[in-house]
Order: sequence, then structure tokens, then C-alpha cells
Amino acid sequence: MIQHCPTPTELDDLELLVSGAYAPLTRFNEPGSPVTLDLPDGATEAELVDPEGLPLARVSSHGSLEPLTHAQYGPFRRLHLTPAQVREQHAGATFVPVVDALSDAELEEVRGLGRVVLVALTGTGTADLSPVALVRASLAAADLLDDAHVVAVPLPSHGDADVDHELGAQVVATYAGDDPVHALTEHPDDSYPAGIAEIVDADRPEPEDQGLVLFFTGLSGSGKSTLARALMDLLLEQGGRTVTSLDGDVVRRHLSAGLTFSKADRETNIRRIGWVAAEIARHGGVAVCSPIAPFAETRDQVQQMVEDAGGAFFLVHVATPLEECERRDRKGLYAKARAGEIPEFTGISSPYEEPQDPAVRVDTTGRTIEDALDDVLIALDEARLLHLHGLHRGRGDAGA
Ligand SMILES: Nc1ncnc2c1ncn2[C@@H]1O[C@H](COP(=O)(O)OS(=O)(=O)O)[C@@H](OP(=O)(O)O)[C@H]1O
Ligand SMILES: Nc1ncnc2c1ncn2[C@@H]1O[C@H](COP(=O)(O)OP(=O)(O)O)[C@@H](O)[C@H]1O
Repeated sequence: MIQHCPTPTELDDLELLVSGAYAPLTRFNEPGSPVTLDLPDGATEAELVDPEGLPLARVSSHGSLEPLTHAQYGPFRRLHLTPAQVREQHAGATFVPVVDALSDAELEEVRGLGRVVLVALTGTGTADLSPVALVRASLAAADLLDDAHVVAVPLPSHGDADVDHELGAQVVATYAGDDPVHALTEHPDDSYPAGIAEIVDADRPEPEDQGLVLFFTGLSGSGKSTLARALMDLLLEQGGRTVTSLDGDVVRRHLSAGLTFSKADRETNIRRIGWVAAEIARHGGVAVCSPIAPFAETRDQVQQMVEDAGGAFFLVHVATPLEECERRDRKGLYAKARAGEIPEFTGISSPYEEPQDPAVRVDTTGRTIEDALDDVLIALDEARLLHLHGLHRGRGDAGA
């Protein structure tokens, strides 16, 4: 039987299927159900494992699930109770589904309900807050109430607001059993109590504190490394941010040593860069990447990884045409590729898929490095991601 690591959404669904939160649903892929699982290569059975390889359940060819073990790690795991446990511990309470930090007005509303269970719906792709911040904010809210408990339910989004709402209502009703469910009223522009505001602010950093991945893509010789280096110098001169370079050539000498230029190896190379960049972004740093990254799908995967880590992704297409790159031929590689000495050379014998929707597109032909860099700096400034006081036009470093 193959081992398969499901997506974060599927892992959330698995937990809820096994805990009974989706009752009467107990398996994936029931007709018409949004709770689906994709197995690789048409497999009909598999051992489902978490990202660290711990076997969680077996899916049999007729779709039934055999749980093997429960996930044991992760913040606030102790609050991931099954509906049966919650009904046993909290019978008689009012159940309040929570998808965001509770505001002053919402707290006042909940205060009138007596004993409550705040059901924090923390699944993948749902709340504005990260799952861990939503639970922390809910615990902080519970501290401000007389008799409140928090339960975390990883109910993920299934990509459709109506479906999500219906499934959410059903899951909360399952947790509540015979007890009442109270849906919070919307209170626009409300404020948060101080302790909750702190949690929200820390989870939604200002753009200048948010992790950022600047990703330069383009043909060999287009100017990726040159622009990336110039940008990094400005960042370092200005100070205040940690900056890491993930240049294509350099990565291939270390992190990706031994990989070839086949499509599969290029994808592996870019996903590695994406993984490291996402970790840098998770910690609020700036990663400046400058590989060719010729495939749109892999670039999209990197964007997803970065955004999942809470970072902003900024794609720069260094769109210098092939003729100009070949004319420059700084490393003599195009001549060798034309002579057939280098197989699968990007732009000659291997494809480059142009980005359809980059944050900015820069053709460096006939321009100075400073001038081309200005296009990137202006776009970053307009996107409110990074304000660098290095604009060539305004710099006047010769005393002008
Ligand atoms: N076959 C082939 N095709 C393209 N490029 C080649 C090839 N062989 C070696 N080189 C040199 O490797 C650099 C590109 O590596 P990358 O890791 O950025 O490429 S990729 O993103 O994995 O496609 C690239 O560097 P840059 O010129 O900085 O782009 C080349 O110098
Ligand atoms: N406006 C410009 N921006 C960036 N590079 C330029 C520009 N004009 C000329 N060049 C030259 O083009 C070459 C680009 O090489 P490089 O930055 O290594 O490209 P890549 O990393 O995309 O392979 C360098 O020799 C650089 O000096």
C-alpha cells in the first residue's frame, strides 16, 4: 500500500472525519460531499501520513477510513477535543462559533449568555488570523468572561462560502448536541480589548515587518543577479531588515548541488529555494531569489509556500529578450548551447514560460542597472511592501 501525505485541508478533514465532527459523514469522497481526498496516480487505497511521515489512517479501496493514530503535536493540541468529549465536559453550555478575535461588542454579547464554549474554527484557509493566533485570542477572550471554555476545531475552507457556512453550522451543531448555538452578530469597526488587540497586531504585522520574498525570474543573462544584488545592497545600506540571497548559481553550488537541468531537477531546485524562502519569510526576513525558474506552475507553488508562511511574494520578471541575453553572453554559455555543447539550455533547447501576471516586468535592454532597478523599487513602494530610499532619479549622489 502506498504512503501518501494529504494536503493541509485534507489533513484537517481527516481529523474531523475521525473525531466524529463531520457525523454522519465518516469517509472521504461521498457523492456530493465537499470533503474529498485526492490520491496520487489513481490509487484507490493508501496509508495517510502527516508531513513528518507518522501514519494517521488507512483509506481502503471502498473509501472507508481506518484510523491508526491521532496527531499528537502542534500548538493547542489539548484543545482539539472530539464532539463526544466536549458534550461530556460541557453539557448545558451555550456554543459560540468563533472565526476571528472577539471584539469588545462581541464580548459584551457573549457575556449575556452565561456558561459558554467558544468553538474556535481554526482550519486551513478560513480565518483572517492564523490558527494559533485565533486560539490565543479566544483564550484571552475566555479569560475576560466569567465561565468560558475554548475548543479548537480545524474546520478547513472548501473554497465556497456557502458550502463552508453550511458545513460549519453542521459541525458546531454536532459539538453542541442538545445545547444551544449562538451565532455572533456582526459589529463593524469595533475595537478589541488590549490583550486581544496585542495578539491580533502581532499576527498581522505591518508590511514593513512582514516577511517578504523578492523573486527575480528570467533567462540566463537577463540581469536577475545584477538587479538582485543591487537591491540587496540598498536594503543592507538602509538597515533594519535581515536579508538573505538565494541566487540561482549560488544555490546550485550548495543547496541544489548535484541537480541537473532536466525539467524535474529544475522543479526540485525551485521548490527548495521556495521552501527556504518561505521559512525566511515566516520569521519576518527578506529573501531575494534569482533563479531562472522557467516553469509557471513551480513559481506558483513557491508563491503558495511563501503566503502560507505569512509572507508577501513579489515576482519580478526580468524580461530582457533572448537576443539581448545572447548578445551579452557573459558566461559564453549561449555560444556553447548553440554549438550543442550544453543540452536543455533555457531559451535555446529548453522552454521558458513567461509569467502572465508579475508584480513588475523589467526589460534591461539599453538601460543602466540603476534605471532598471528603479522600476522594481517603484513597484515595491506602490505595493507598500518596501520603501527604499534609493531611487536613482531622486538619489542625486553626485550632489545633484
Ligand atoms: N542548461 C542550462 N540552462 C540554463 N542555465 C544553465 C544551464 N546549464 C548551466 N546553466 C547555468 O545555471 C544557471 C541557472 O540555474 P538556475 O538554478 O537558476 O536554473 S533553474 O531555475 O533551475 O532553471 C544559469 O545562470 P544565470 O545566468 O545566472 O541565470 C547558467 O549560468
Ligand atoms: N540594466 C541592466 N540591468 C541588469 N544587468 C544589466 C543591465 N545592463 C547590462 N547588464 C549586464 O547584463 C548582465 C546580466 O548578468 P546577470 O545579472 O548575471 O544575469 P542573470 O543572473 O539573469 O543570468 C551583466 O553583465 C550586467 O552587467
